[in-house]
Amino acid sequence: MNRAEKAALQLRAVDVLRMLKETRTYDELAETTGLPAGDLNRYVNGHVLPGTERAREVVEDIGREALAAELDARIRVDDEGYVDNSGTVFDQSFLDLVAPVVANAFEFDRPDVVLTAATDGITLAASLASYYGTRCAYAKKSKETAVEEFIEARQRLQSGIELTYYLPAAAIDAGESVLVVDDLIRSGETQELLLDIVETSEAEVAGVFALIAAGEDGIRRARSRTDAPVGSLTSV
Ligand SMILES: O=P(O)(O)OC[C@H]1O[C@H](OP(=O)(O)OP(=O)(O)O)[C@H](O)[C@@H]1O
Ligand SMILES: Nc1ncnc2[nH]cnc12
Repeated sequence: MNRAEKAALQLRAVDVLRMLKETRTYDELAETTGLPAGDLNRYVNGHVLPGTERAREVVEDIGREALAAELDARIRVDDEGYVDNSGTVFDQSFLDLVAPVVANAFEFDRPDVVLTAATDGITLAASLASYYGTRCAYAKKSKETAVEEFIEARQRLQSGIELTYYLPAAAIDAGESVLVVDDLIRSGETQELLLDIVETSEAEVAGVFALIAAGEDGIRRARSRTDAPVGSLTSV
């Protein structure tokens, strides 16, 4: 890790601690993190930065657990098992905190492009692309005007309806590494279409990530398509 990466990790750890501190006293934060309350006070107030190892622990372990709990608190599941995740996907600041935690916890190779499906995956993809300093691309259910060439992925869904996603062909180059993300994965059909797009582009899959897995089917399906890491922050 070079000096800039070390500093970035330390600052990310402070962001996570500040988020946790919003709803906790220092004693409670000490209990959540296992770190001394006096140290936490100095980190949160910006007087001292946590050391690299401590920062890593905060971001990868404590951060992942805390953000998963925060995500659970923000989603609502209706009587039929459908998820209302607008409390999450409309909150770019929350997603900006999620991105580094996810990137560090899941060990994805650093992608060239973060790819999602319009609409609800876009804000998460934007946060992850911003974290990695890479491009963000989203496939849409309709063709964007004035674009000449598209990559198309079509599938007949379990419901019998045919679904087609279109991505401007220039969005991904052959040989690039693509992280496929979405807010939610249930059947895995949407992720599969995105993986088809990556394949058609002759690009590589860096990983598959969803904030929420509704059941196991989608994650299993994505795993059957790639050896890259596949995961979600929480499941319902
Ligand atoms: O794993 P699956 O069964 O494919 O379901 C997951 C997909 O469903 C939702 O999108 P939706 O099609 O509702 O479009 P939206 O993002 O525009 O709401 C969600 O944002 C995922 O993209
Ligand atoms: N909001 C949602 N909850 C559960 N499954 C879904 N499949 C597509 N959208 C969904």
